[in-house]
Amino acid sequence: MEEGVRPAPCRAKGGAPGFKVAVLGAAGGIGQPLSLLMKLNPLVSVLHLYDVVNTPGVTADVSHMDTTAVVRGFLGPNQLEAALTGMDLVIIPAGLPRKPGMTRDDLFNKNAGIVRSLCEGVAKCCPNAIVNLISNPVNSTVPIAAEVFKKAGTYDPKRLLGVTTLDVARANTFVAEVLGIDPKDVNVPVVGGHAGVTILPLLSQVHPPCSFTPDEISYLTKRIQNGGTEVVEAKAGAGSATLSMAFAAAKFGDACLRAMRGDAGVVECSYVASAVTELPFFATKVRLGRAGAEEVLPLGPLNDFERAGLEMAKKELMESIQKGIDFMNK
Ligand SMILES: NC(=O)C1=CN([C@@H]2O[C@H](COP(=O)(O)OP(=O)(O)OC[C@H]3O[C@@H](n4cnc5c(N)ncnc54)[C@H](O)[C@@H]3O)[C@@H](O)[C@H]2O)C=CC1
Ligand SMILES: O=C([O-])CC(=O)C(=O)O
Repeated sequence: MEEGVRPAPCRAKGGAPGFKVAVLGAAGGIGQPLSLLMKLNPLVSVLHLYDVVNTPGVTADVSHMDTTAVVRGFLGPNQLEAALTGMDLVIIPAGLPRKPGMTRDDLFNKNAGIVRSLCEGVAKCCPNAIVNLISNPVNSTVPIAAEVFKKAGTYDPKRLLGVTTLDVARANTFVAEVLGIDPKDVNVPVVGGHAGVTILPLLSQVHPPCSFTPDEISYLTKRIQNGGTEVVEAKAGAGSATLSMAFAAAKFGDACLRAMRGDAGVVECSYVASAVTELPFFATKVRLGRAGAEEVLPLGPLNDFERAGLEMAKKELMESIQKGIDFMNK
């Protein structure tokens, strides 16, 4: 018979310097590879993995990687508070993914309640943590989280960030393919929100500066806006983007940690409380600092095509934001 795991007779080790990070939804399609990537991050000293299923297995597995972060697992609502206490950064990919034929908004009824209860835990146990919210529909879940924090008296708009990094990753990939260059050399700002027409790539502001034909603009805009649906359809019922999303979330989480450490010039697109438009939440480039989204950067000059796209995006976004706020105030 195999021997069970006994506590190691280990010598006390001083706490490694670094940040304490929790992943909520750590056993999921995004959560597992994201946990692996955060365990690889040298800025992480403690990694808490929380889910309502399967965290013991994921934790045992990830904890055998010989990198610095100490990994601990937490299972079910009774362990949520322990999972969150003392955390500096909380990354939330908990919730249902889409199946073919669904919109992100179709996830609202299931995921709104999940995000609310997890954010209530954050407000109680680590009110100063920076939150990276991935659960869809992001256009509504970020307003829900803001309302939870307002009710708890802990709301700081700088610390609540909706993760739209995958839109930027896709935009960089597809633009690089058209231009025939390496995606790592491309930076496409993607603004608005994270669903359909609210995903607005600013192809007039691509770095390095370049121009596109009308056909290229039409192809790229549609492909970037439909990137999530492209994966949902290819997976044919087995879920939505998980690996590219884990990569994007790890990249965004790393940017937050570098900024929290004090690095200057960390700029990423994110869906945050914003005065850039008349809407209360909007994704643009933000400058990250020790306190989170320290500066929300302006849209920059838009061309006629982008201005028309912005109007469409704002109309849909307003409804999604209001739906989130109403959910918390019914
Ligand atoms: N922001 C973005 O760009 C993207 C967002 N997403 C969204 O991320 C979410 C997760 O996607 P997947 O990982 O593929 O789904 P999944 O179903 O594979 O994993 C979700 C995990 O959340 C857990 N969970 C459910 N309720 C929970 C609760 N109350 N507390 C903690 N954990 C809970 C489940 O047990 C599961 O392990 C979905 O809502 C999806 O739409 C997905 C891709 C991109
Ligand atoms: O499309 C989905 O449902 C998941 C998602 O948000 C994305 O891949 O961008």
